[in-house]
Amino acid sequence: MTDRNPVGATILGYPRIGPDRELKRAVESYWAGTSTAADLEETARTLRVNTWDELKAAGLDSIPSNTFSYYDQVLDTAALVGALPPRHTELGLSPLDTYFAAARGTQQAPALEMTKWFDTNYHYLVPELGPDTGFALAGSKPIDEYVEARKLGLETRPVLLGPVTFLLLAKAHADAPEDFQPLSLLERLLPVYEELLAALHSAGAEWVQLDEPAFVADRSAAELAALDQAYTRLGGRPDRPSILVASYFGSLGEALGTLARVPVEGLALDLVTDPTAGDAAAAQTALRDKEVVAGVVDGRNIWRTDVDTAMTKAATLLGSVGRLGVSTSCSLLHVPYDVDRETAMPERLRSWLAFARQKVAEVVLLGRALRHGQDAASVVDELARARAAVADRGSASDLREPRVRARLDSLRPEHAQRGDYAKRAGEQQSSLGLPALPTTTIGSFPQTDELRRARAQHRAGQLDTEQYHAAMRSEIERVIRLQEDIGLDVLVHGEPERNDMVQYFAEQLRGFAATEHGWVQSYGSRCVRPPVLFGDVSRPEPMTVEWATFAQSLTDRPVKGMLTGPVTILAWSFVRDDQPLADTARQVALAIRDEVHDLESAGIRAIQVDEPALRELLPLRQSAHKEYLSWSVESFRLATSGISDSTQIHTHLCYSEFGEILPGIAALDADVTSIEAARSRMEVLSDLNAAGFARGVGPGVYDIHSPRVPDVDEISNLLRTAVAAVPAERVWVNPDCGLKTRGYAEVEPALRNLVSAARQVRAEQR
Ligand SMILES: CN1c2c(nc(N)[nH]c2=O)NC[C@@H]1CNc1ccc(C(=O)N[C@@H](CCC(=O)N[C@@H](CCC(=O)N[C@@H](CCC(=O)O)C(=O)O)C(=O)O)C(=O)O)cc1
Ligand SMILES: N[C@@H](CCS)C(=O)O
Ligand SMILES: [Zn+2]
Repeated sequence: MTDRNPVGATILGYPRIGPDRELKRAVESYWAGTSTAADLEETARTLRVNTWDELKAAGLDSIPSNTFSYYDQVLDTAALVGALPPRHTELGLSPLDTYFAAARGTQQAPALEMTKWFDTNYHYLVPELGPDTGFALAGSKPIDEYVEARKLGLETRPVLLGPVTFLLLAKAHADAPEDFQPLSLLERLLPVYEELLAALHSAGAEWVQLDEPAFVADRSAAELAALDQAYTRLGGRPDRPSILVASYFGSLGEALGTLARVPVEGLALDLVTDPTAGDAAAAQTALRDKEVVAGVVDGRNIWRTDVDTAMTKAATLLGSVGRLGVSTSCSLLHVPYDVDRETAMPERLRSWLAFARQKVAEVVLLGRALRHGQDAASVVDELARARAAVADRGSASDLREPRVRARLDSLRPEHAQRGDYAKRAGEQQSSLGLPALPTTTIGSFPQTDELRRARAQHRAGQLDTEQYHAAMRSEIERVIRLQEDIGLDVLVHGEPERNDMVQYFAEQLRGFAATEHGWVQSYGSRCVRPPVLFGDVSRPEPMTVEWATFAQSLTDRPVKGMLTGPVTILAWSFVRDDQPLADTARQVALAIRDEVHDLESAGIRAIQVDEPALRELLPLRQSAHKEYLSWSVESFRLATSGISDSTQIHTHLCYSEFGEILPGIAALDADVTSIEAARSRMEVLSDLNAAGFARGVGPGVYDIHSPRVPDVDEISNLLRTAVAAVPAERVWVNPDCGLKTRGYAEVEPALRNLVSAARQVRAEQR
């Protein structure tokens, strides 16, 4: 196996949703039946071609392909290796519709489970495998996209999810024996990868990138042996492209030795997340005849790269590895397209930032500087500009607010503690007077086109603030009346005024800046615009009190105040990197604490502080868990303490496997925790019990990611499972998550069924 060109300056992946979310619009229009598959394919093709053109013009040495996806790259892989569940493949649909059925579910066939992609805010679909799963090459997407680019005169490097990470991300399907491990299918899967590599080779591909990010987390000896086995076998084939194994989101630890030894030609390392990763690689003698691609430009944050630090990190590998390439630390999927479009942002702040397009330019610059020297005419001016921007940010004095700092310094442990739970529970029951198995929702009701349009018109000045507020009040009233009619016990105002549960708060907090075009894919066609947390955080004035008190004024039933917690605000923002995350978390916590206090003073008796990202920020390595859980739990408690025992604090968690943070969830000390559970069949309840959790819990009884309406029996059966695991007086009844992505046609019957099921099971408890 000989490789023809070095990888050189490259990136591990690029955004695919389109600079103006063209893919989102095309996919949603196809789903709605207002455009054809051919229209969708044409939009997709244009997006791919535009991306390749841009990357070529930027001067990368190696351009990735197969980074496009209609929905998700893990789902693409499951489809490619013929591993979609029979419940989707047997629907008799076209390949594209079968793919979307697995992603979104149908009334007959629930979707695949969706969960967090490592510690990011991207979500992938979890393949379901069992001992009966057979693999076969069932498509040609990577080959087609490689050929598509080649016809345009571009040699690209197809990117594939590696076979071992694919299996490690999969779960056992419902009928698999309890001890079934998807990794046991490796021998069956490898021939499909061999066939794929051979097909790419005969299509002309020189390099292929196989992503194995699962190995930046702690892995067992058996898993490391599987990695060895996979790449010894794939690397041993003569009819294949050169293989670049890519790792990202951390350092490889023990897997580094394995990947250095196996017969592949290149290894991509993240030198941003763990700055010592370069030294570890330099010590591997087996890397002396491989290309190491140094990920020195942060692929997940938006600050301009410190070029001197980046060059120093890359230089640690010079002389120790066969050839040196330079890259982003991970795919640029996690950052927006282009900071130059952010013309409404203060110019000085903008000059400190780099989005995907600017990061590609940084990689090209660093590649040239490493190749030709820092004084070369082709780089000297650009390096100077990069250094000046980083120095300017470092010297900006207005990022620190003395009042915020003084308040943090005055904090004592008692500021993060509430009274005894039994006393709190008694006072809350007197205040709220709820039945057993109380019903509630997670906060948002459908964000209709009308609401979004009203917000867009308000932004554009076509609707003044009073008119916009009147529209929101009328929506709140409608949602309150609907909930009363359905018979829910604890109501919500429905969050119509929120563009997003983080951005909405960031727009009102000091220390944050919003973007206009900074969309990042969160899952499928759904996107978010993470705000930029650049300076000390404080809350100039109440953010939600007006809406919550208006909603409460309409009804005698309790209305929950609805806030986003400090950890989630951090997780879903681009956060300053000039101080420890724990310090930033405390600042955000104090701002939320002020809001909790104001909601309570305004007569709101239950306040939910959502922390869906608590699991997301958990470090991938166990050794860092304790410290993370300590500051994250403390920041939640800081935000939710200092209030009366009779005020009921709720929290909400979703999108995750909670196993490793169960003790942390118990330590939050929330009175009620609503938690995603429908797709994983309530298993979380026994896990919570085992972790010593003994507070109110609302295991989600239906999956809101699917348009499917659950029937009463389905929900009541889940509730029976719940009350078997947890005393009925602690069980709450709610969906898995907020309803903002759904339509009323599904939400209303689903909630009516939820209330009927709760009443049924409530009656059985007497
Ligand atoms: C709970 N989740 C969230 C995560 N991260 C967040 N930051 N926020 C979350 O809620 N991570 C985990 C999960 C992921 N889930 C979701 C669920 C839903 C969405 C979603 O629906 N996103 C919307 C965009 C939301 C938004 O910002 N809306 C704005 C702007 C709306 C808009 O596009 N306006 C149009 C004009 C409209 C018109 O003229 O009619 C425009 O600007 O062009 C708003 O409501 O004002 C999405 O559409 O993808 C994301 C993550
Ligand atoms: N309160 C939010 C939580 C989503 S995780 C909502 O209901 O959309
Ligand atoms: Zn949620």
